[in-house]
Amino acid sequence: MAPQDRPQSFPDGVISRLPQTSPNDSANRRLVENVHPADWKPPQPSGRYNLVVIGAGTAGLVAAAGAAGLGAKVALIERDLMGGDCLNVGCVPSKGIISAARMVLQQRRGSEFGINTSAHEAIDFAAVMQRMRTLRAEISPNDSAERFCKLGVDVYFGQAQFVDSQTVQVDGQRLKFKKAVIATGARAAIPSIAGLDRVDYLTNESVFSLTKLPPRLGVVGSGPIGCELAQAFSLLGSQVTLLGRSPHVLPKEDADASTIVAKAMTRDGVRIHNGTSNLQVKPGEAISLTWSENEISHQADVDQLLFATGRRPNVEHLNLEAVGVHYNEQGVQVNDRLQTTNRNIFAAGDICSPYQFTHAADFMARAVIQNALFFGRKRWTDLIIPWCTYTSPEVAHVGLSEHQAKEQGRGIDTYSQHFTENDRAILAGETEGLVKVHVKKNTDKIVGATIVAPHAGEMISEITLAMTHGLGLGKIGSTIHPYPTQTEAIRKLGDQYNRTRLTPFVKSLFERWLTWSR
Ligand SMILES: Cc1cc2nc3c(=O)[nH]c(=O)nc-3n(C[C@H](O)[C@H](O)[C@H](O)COP(=O)(O)OP(=O)(O)OC[C@H]3O[C@@H](n4cnc5c(N)ncnc54)[C@H](O)[C@@H]3O)c2cc1C
Ligand SMILES: NC(=O)c1ccc[n+]([C@@H]2O[C@H](COP(=O)([O-])OP(=O)(O)OC[C@H]3O[C@@H](n4cnc5c(N)ncnc54)[C@H](O)[C@@H]3O)[C@@H](O)[C@H]2O)c1
Repeated sequence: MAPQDRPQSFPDGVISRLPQTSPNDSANRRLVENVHPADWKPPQPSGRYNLVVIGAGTAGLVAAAGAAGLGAKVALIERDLMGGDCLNVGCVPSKGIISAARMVLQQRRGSEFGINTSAHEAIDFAAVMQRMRTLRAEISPNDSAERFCKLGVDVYFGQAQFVDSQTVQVDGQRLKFKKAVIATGARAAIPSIAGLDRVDYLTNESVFSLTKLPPRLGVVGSGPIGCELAQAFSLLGSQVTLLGRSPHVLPKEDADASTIVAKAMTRDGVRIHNGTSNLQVKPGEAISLTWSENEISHQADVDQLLFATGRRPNVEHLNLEAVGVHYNEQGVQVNDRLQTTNRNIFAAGDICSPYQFTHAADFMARAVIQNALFFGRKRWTDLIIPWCTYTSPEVAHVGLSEHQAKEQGRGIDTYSQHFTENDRAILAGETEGLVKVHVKKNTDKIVGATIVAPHAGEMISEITLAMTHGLGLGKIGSTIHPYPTQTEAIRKLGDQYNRTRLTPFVKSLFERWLTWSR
């Protein structure tokens, strides 16, 4: 059921119609009590709000909490579950499952370290999912209606719709606003595929409700969702077939980085097919997939099929036409200050961003608070936004990639090191991976970096900090890092840069000085 078609209230005994709240266990009931309490009494709107926020995912929550904290009168409207994709059907449940999958990986490699364990037989998929649901419920008070109420935010549940440029309607109530924020996020985009209307398939909204491991899982799409979940399910025991359209997995990353990840995924059992086209599905006892690859026809039977083929913005039923807010397939159009084509209405997060990440939604929302309420001039395009895909190894990136630099004709010097040269990585058996940093040609100004490593997501922040605050690679080289750590690899790139400054002329000066002072 498309989100906009879902019922807004639930009959007795049903905690929610949302697929992500199945199964009806104590963890999911706790989650729903926090993020969509059945007995919620909405406030009676009185007077005009400084800010009405539509959508209580990361962008909406940050905008509402931040504005209320600064003294604004704020309303927050959510039609499904507060916390949005990240808490309910995105980052949180996926990383919960990935953590379990990494345990399997560690156990499988035990004998390399002289520790013999058996991995496969011991996997209890139902328990893995229950752990994830319990942890998700544990995290959910942060995003709860009660917490936001305590922060001074008026929380409403229901489908929000603009009436005019000063009014939003929700569940029969009309809220007046000075400024509004559209933070309605995105949902899974499903390509049109022959036979799909006759097959039950999974998306990120339903996959985290599984309680039984699909023996054979087909995953369509080899972006971050496809790769993270394909590898995790494979490690948990599914036979996974991954069908990607691009020539390599994680097409937004440089080919050398994604090649390392593809090799690890293959090692972990994922059958990767790149450059696929003409996918067709046929229902039956199993779901039959056929596709073309290098002009050859292929076939595989799977028990469940997961679509991870990108996102579609939630622009429907908001009545955006009535308020002159322009949108297209990519979402709501905004200027550099996150203002839509209606000057009183702003947008933040996945609904308007090419960077669909929780931390990007967070920082866009912070910019909106300044720009909408305090005449701020914060440009969201100035944000330096890193990201990390949580495969094993992880791939983290910030700024320009090599192929972007080439496309944009920007001269760069690249410094790189493989983890085969890093003592800590060697000792931990984690040598698959690399770190590369790009600097503006003939300078140490960092313009981008990619790290492939088990904890690349933790490591990239050193580079993001340097880029955000204008610290050059030379400065990283002169910063003491503890030995042995994997971040030392970044420091060594600083050394590499500093050595380039030792030109033959400078070296000859040093030699003359040393000879003279002997
Ligand atoms: C499987 C998966 C894994 C991910 N993993 C990561 C990760 O590890 N790290 C990371 O940074 N990002 C990750 N992401 C991306 C991240 O979840 C999103 O970028 C983030 O949730 C965007 O936040 P948002 O507030 O813009 O939108 P959302 O979280 O989508 O929130 C929008 C909210 O608006 C509500 N809404 C929509 N229309 C209306 C309406 N008309 N009225 C009222 N309410 C409405 C929706 O119900 C929803 O709750 C992942 C995404 C997925 C799907
Ligand atoms: N770790 C993270 O930060 C993280 C994790 C998961 C998701 N996300 C966010 O969620 C967004 C959505 O993730 P995603 O992986 O769905 O999107 P994506 O757009 O990054 O990747 C989708 C992939 O599916 C492919 N595809 C589309 N139609 C296809 C078809 N018919 N057959 C085969 N392949 C097809 C596309 O070519 C593309 O490579 C990401 O852009 C990312 O911003 C982030």
